[in-house]
Amino acid sequence: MKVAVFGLGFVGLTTALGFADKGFEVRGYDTNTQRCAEISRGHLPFFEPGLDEALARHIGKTFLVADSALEAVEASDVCFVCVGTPGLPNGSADLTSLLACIDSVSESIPDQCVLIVKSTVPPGTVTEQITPYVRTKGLKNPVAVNPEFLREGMCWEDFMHPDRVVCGVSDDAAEDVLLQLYAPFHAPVHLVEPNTAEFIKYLSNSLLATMISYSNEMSLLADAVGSIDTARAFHILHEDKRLAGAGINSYIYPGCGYGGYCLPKDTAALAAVAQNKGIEPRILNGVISLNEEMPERTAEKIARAVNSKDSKIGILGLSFKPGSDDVRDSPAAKIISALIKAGYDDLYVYDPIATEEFRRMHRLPIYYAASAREVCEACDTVALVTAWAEFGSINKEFPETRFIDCRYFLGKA
Ligand SMILES: NC(=O)C1=CN([C@@H]2O[C@H](COP(=O)(O)OP(=O)(O)OC[C@H]3O[C@@H](n4cnc5c(N)ncnc54)[C@H](O)[C@@H]3O)[C@@H](O)[C@H]2O)C=CC1
Ligand SMILES: O=C(O)[C@H]1O[C@H](OP(=O)(O)OP(=O)(O)OC[C@H]2O[C@@H](n3ccc(=O)[nH]c3=O)[C@H](O)[C@@H]2O)[C@H](O)[C@@H](O)[C@@H]1O
Repeated sequence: MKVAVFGLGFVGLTTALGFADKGFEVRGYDTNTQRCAEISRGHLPFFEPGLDEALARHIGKTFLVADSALEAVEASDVCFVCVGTPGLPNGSADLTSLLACIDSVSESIPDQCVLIVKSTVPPGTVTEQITPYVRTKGLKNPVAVNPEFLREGMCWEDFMHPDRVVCGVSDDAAEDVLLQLYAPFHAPVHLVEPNTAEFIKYLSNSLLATMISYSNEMSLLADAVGSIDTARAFHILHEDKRLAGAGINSYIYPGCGYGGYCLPKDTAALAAVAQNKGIEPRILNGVISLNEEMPERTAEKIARAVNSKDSKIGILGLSFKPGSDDVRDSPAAKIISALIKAGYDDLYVYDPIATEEFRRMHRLPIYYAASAREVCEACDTVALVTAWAEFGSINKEFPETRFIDCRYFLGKA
């Protein structure tokens, strides 16, 4: 089976290499020509463990980067669309890239090729918008939706070992193709209506966001009461036998707000769907507004701990989470901006891998240190904003430094 993949970001490149690894012939295409050139040279455009080796194994063999949409899709049996679906100002998902992608294949897609939306799209999108759009182009191709559940930093591992595969299908052709594609992964494949598939994706991300906001609200409450060891309280909560050992526990834990490319935009998009359907999304609205407040609250907590506005403040961690160099919607950027706005502008920052990406995306007047040690040597107060394991015992190395543990993860000094 010949597979075309449109959009070679975290999801698209992983999907392309994952199917190549299972022996399918894959062609990828991205409108970002620089990204295509980099990938063709065997260079991964972002940090993602395991994906670099997969690229080295398959590039120029079972995986080729096409020079055009036409070259990618011609002769393909299935075409995955993995382009971005960012949030619009009203929270709804922006489908511009997705529709542009369909435009780009409409002249050349083979009649039998199954078009599969892997981008995250709100419930109702494929049935009410994508399929009708495809039909207005005069195309009769089957359309399906196959949401992706991988996490950044774990893209390869999550894609190659899925705990479940969800396929929203409304015809036999799409069903057959998806079953063949996923057979080598030996995971449960759920064939459901497209709306259900889309809904499952949002159930997942909105639940993660809800657990994080719940935990953050509890941490604010604990701070207000005082004399509460918040980290210890949550760890003891996790010992409840209904939670003990569950991976999900790490989301039932406070920090400085969820970030990244997906949780913020997906919660907002789901709330927008509810609003459009006349359902007041009371819980989601609370989850979102608390999350929007967290960076400001965190900056206030840091500011309260320092002596004066002239103090040098250290910030450890810039990526939205450890194990990733993605800085999209990273709480660090918002915390730093809030500190600068409040007049605390002597900031030393460090991240193990995200510094260059952060510098490129956020033009902030801050000093980029070469190590966590340099930050701790220069600053009296250091805030831990991203829970990189290497920061876990830094307080023991610098007993004189005041650490603000915004992720509740430092070992006791
Ligand atoms: N990043 C993640 O961890 C996950 C993302 N998703 C969803 O997958 C989708 C993609 O996300 P990412 O891979 O993170 O985005 P990304 O921003 O890393 O990659 C998207 C790529 O699509 C390309 N593109 C845009 N328009 C195009 C077009 N017309 N034709 C071909 N390429 C085009 C862009 O140049 C970019 O390289 C989104 O809907 C996201 O919500 C789902 C699960 C996990
Ligand atoms: O749709 C998506 O894009 C993806 O969104 C998240 O994946 P990702 O954004 O890579 O990152 P997570 O590891 O879930 O982190 C999201 C936020 O939760 C926070 N988080 C993460 C993990 C954790 O244990 N605890 C925790 O608070 C992170 O700091 C971050 O702000 C979901 O976990 C994936 O299942 C989903 O496919």
